[in-house]
Amino acid sequence: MTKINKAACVGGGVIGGAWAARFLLAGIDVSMYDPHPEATRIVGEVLANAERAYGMLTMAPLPPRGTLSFAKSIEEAVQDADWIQESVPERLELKRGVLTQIDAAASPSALIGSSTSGLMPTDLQRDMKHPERFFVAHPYNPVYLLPLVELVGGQKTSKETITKAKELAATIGMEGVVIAKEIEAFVGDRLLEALWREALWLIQDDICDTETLDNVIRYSFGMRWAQMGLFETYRIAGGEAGMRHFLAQFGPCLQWPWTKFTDVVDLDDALVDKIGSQSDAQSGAYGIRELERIRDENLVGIMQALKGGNGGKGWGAGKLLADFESRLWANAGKLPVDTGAAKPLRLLDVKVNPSWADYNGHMTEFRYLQVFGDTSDALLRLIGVDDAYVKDGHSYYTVETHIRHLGEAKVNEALYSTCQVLSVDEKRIHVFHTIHRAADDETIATAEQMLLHVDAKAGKAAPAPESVLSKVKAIAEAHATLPKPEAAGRHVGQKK
Ligand SMILES: NC(=O)C1=CN([C@@H]2O[C@H](COP(=O)(O)OP(=O)(O)OC[C@H]3O[C@@H](n4cnc5c(N)ncnc54)[C@H](O)[C@@H]3O)[C@@H](O)[C@H]2O)C=CC1
Ligand SMILES: C[N+](C)(C)CC(=O)CC(=O)[O-]
Repeated sequence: MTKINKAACVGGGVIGGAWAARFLLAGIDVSMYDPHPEATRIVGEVLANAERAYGMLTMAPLPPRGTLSFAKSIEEAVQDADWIQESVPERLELKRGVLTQIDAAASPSALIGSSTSGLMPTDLQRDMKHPERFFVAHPYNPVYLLPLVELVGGQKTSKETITKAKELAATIGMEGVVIAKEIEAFVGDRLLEALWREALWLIQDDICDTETLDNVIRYSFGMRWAQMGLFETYRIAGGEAGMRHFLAQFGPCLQWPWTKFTDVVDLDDALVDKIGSQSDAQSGAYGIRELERIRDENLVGIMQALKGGNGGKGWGAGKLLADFESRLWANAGKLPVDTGAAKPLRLLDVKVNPSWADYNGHMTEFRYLQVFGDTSDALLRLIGVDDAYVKDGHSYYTVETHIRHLGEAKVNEALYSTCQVLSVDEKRIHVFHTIHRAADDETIATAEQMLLHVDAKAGKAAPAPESVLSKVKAIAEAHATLPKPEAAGRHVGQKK
């Protein structure tokens, strides 16, 4: 099994719903079982937010969305599933019961993961007949965006199961980090628990309120952690002498009373009320789904920024995003466009990402060029200039662009772009692109571009091979019957 063909989600709350969204958006059919009377609505809302987030996250071609079905029982849900993800409430006896049912009904080759945040896999797999295929697959909220899944085997888990889980996680854009030994709460929640305990004390002792505490995190080390974690960050904090100096300088502080987290705060009614009220004052103006959307926009922005990190090679979660996109491009089927039709080719569908807006509140100008550039890339892939072609040392470079801005593109608006091939010769392709607003087909912008075929190694123009030329010439011939766009050949300042 090199990919997941069908997934089953048992439990469809915050985590199960978001697992389902990740599978579905990776093109995998999902069968869901959750006895909650409103499971369909809840999962539907999570999926809607996930689709919105993916619309902003990537322009790589996502596969057609998988089909979501709701089963009437665990047995029905897990039929034929090759990855089954349990995400029921965090209670050992409940999870054991559910896992026993899954175990009895699942296909022998299915992998069975649990989303547990802290229960030991050995305890969870105790009553299973085939415990070797069971493991903890601990994700982070929102599962559809955050790419980490901690993979933890119990005493009876086979090595092959963990290896397979890691391989399959990569196919849905996740990094499966294998935890060497099982402990309660694994690695991530150990760290979060320490911070959480300390935070509760700081509120209990009136050192700060919830908003101040969150500001301390998000304006400082939260941003550092998102891109370098703890050790790499502290290595830099040690100056030129690095980690050893950092340890020498700040090691002694560990003996000072800088922490209270070994004591457990008493979450009595007064403290719950205090935290609840402060949290309402801080965030109560937003609904949960609204907060989710804000969180998702921010995460998407961070991941996209990290994709450009390390001189464009990608860094951390941004590198994973770049790898995931490479897979999507590699697996992309041919665009469903009729290249022989006498009409401009519809090559790209996008949504205006909130981070694309300028101070006027609409899509900023360089994003138009990005959309036009991506439209040209889509044309190139259509004629065989794909990843392999470029790696082989040849490509088309854009040598001239003229953009006209004719309408506003507002945040979250759906757009699509079309391409009319004006002319072709052995080295050049002359194109006329148009961005339309999807809601009413209104023209938002046009771009005329000249693309030049190059021998990238030699660094100079070179004739394209017949395999490419024949395809683009066929498009150009079909487009020759179209009227030449009125704006083709215009220059800046020219009267209409
Ligand atoms: N919420 C979070 O931030 C995270 C939670 N987790 C873990 O994910 C698991 C689920 O947590 P949440 O989604 O937050 O809880 P939740 O309460 O949002 O969802 C649990 C769902 O399980 C359903 N359920 C209850 N009994 C069931 C049964 N017998 N069969 C099928 N479904 C059943 C409920 O109706 C509910 O929809 C827990 O193990 C939790 O520790 C993991 C990472 C993060
Ligand atoms: C609060 N929590 C322990 C359920 C959190 C997690 O398990 C991971 C996360 O998303 O923070």
